Amino acid sequence: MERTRRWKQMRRCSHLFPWCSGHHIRLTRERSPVLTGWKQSTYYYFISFLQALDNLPSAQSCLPFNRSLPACFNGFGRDILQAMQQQQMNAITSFIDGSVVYGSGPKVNNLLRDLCGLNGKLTVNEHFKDPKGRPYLPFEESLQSVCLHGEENVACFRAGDSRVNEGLPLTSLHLLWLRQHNQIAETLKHLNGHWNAETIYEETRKIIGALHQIITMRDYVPKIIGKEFFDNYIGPYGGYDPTVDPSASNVFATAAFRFGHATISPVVRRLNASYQEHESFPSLKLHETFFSPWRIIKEGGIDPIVRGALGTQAAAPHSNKLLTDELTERLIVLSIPQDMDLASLNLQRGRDHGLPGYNDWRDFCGLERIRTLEDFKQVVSDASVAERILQLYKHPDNIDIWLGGLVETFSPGSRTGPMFSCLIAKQMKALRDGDRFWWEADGMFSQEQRDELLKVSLSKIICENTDITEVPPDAFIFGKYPSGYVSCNNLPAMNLEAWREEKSEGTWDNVCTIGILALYHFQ
Ligand code: HEM
Repeated sequence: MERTRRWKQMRRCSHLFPWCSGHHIRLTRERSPVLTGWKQSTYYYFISFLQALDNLPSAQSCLPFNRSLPACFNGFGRDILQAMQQQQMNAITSFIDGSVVYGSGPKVNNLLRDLCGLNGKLTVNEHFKDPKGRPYLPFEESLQSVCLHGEENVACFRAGDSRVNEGLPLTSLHLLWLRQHNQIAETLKHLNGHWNAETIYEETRKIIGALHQIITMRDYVPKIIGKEFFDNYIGPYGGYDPTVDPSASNVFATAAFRFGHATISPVVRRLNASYQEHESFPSLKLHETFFSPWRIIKEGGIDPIVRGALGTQAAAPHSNKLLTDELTERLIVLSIPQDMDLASLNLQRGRDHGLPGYNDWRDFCGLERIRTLEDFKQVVSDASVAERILQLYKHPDNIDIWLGGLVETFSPGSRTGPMFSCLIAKQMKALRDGDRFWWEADGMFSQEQRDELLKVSLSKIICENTDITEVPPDAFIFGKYPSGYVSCNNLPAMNLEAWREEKSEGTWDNVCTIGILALYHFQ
């Protein structure tokens, strides 16, 4: 296996990183997943640093690997064992709150907002618009852009998440949400002429956050983990629970949610209005879409890409090829000047973070440990894959969690095996129940507003922000055009009248005047 060869090379290279000894990984592996896998605080600062191996003689035989920056050692004197453990940090919030649109902190947020327009909108691209005059994402103002057009560096798009330029479908989703924000902000301004820019922005952001939560939890997660797991592990909403830790668990980010890498197709299809291969902009190999935002501007906007995403089935992992070669042979990662291998990165990231092995996580989820090849064959759909993995790892306890989870047979009606379903479900429940701004939490929205929010679907958002006129009613269910496709006009839309607010005494203007009078009074 190419992947295994690569991974072994990574290990051989590890003497180049004095802080990356196998010792640390062995130490943490002996600990319980409960202690090492689930983190304590809400925000971590995850920064990776570049290990440029290119200038070393052995560069050709190595894949560069940026270790996740360890958190500072600050627990000395309290819990020495905890403090001795290397932990990683995140750069972004774990909450499902639309931060991909707005950023996870004030610095990015201020860059994204249109603060001059006084209209509560997000800033848009000043140089280009799509063929129908719809806006594009603004450009990053960086002198050293990582986006390429041939050999030439070109501008990258800016959004709330720095990965926005990784691939064209991802960039298109970012753009859909930007347009949706600006559209809602415009309607709210019209409905509530007395609202100032800040109120319009915050109310719009609150709506966009709620829509992210609804689409993720109602439309997406049940299809990934299956209805049974959803009902058993997540269940109906029971209100905000302040005892729940909503931070992203290490195992979720480093392994379980990376199940998605096996759903990526080697081709990004671009389709015309009849959902056929686009005459002018043919489909692209996946690697041709990495960090290539110029293709959106120069090659027909996002509509062909969005149609391609709707009209193409997600890849299903094949036992002999879990990930497409486009990801294992042609991956581009920020600032690394060579083709990368996502499978190797995932395996090595799990070790970098000291994740316990596959069997420990099965234990954690209440699933039987794998003790023999026969046990393993029971949970893996292809017996020969089970054999090859055990030959390679020698003992079931050694199997890396990402690989073990990926080869498990899917649970009924799901896209993941039982262990990944369990880990994803636990994380999603924590993100919902531990979020005091969850859209269904007390005081967040009126009943009338909730009813309107529930009408929205990803398909409708696509309809409202592109020139696409026919869509599958549920964007997460594949349908071969025209079977099952509906006209955009037939999909329900949110009516923002529910946000109309009568101007009353004590509105912003009055409060301002009162504040100024009070200041005079006390001088
Ligand atoms: C073309 C599509 C994709 C590409 C090129 C891609 C690429 C990457 C890369 C390069 C990393 C960092 C690897 C490392 O150094 O550890 C990563 C991380 C990750 N990916 Fe993907 N990915 C794609 C799609 C997906 C999908 C569809 C999902 C889930 C549904 C997903 C989930 C994740 C997660 C959870 C992480 C870890 C993020 C973190 O810890 O902050 N990815 N991906």
